[in-house]
Amino acid sequence: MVCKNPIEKTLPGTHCSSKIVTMVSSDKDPRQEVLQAWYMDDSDEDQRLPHHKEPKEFVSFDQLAELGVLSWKLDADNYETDPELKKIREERGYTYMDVCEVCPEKLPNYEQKIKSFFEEHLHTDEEIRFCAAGSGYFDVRDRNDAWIRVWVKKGGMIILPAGIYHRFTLDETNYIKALRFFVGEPVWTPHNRPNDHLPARQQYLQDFVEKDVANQAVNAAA
Ligand SMILES: CSCCC(=O)/C(O)=C/O
Ligand SMILES: [Fe+2]
Ligand code: NI
Repeated sequence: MVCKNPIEKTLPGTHCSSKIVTMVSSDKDPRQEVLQAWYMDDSDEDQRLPHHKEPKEFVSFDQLAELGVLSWKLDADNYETDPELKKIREERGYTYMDVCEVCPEKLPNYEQKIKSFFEEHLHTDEEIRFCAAGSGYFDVRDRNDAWIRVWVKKGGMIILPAGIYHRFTLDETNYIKALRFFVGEPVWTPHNRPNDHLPARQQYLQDFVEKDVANQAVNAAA
């Protein structure tokens, strides 16, 4: 835990020279402002509603990372010049970028696209999205096949690993402007579930599901 900002407090009933110094922890992850994740309820009400469980069950960034889901908070107002985004692109080899606005006026075949985004699917490559405006929900399956809803708002960047089952929906604001990145020529093809025979799915299971099961077995034996 990183503790910063020591705050001086004067003890009540003492002379002002008697002070205690309290270390106030300021380790709030900046991503919390633009990304939140929680387990979903089972209701088939409007997909654009939050669908929290009762009581709410939030999911941490570490839990997401264990599923291969990576995230950042970046500068949405200056993304063309943002050094952090530049670094991520260089390190991960994202040579392609375009803008995808999801709303009836901007997205051709809007109704059909909205429907297909919400079909459970996987891709054979990473799905990399940076929310430059608006917001939306990326739902991902955990290891037990439960849905985790990841709310991505302006400034939030998310990477879903190749082979993870997921889906996307707008939220109640009905608008997102997402930057899409890719290594080389983009392939957006969704492979709807079930598609477990695909090498990308097998690799995902090896990297993020089987490894975790193996680690748990080692920990249990220790
Ligand atoms: C906000 S980008 C549109 C959703 C999308 O591209 C996708 O692949 C969802 O899984
Ligand atoms: Fe997708
Ligand atoms: Ni997808």
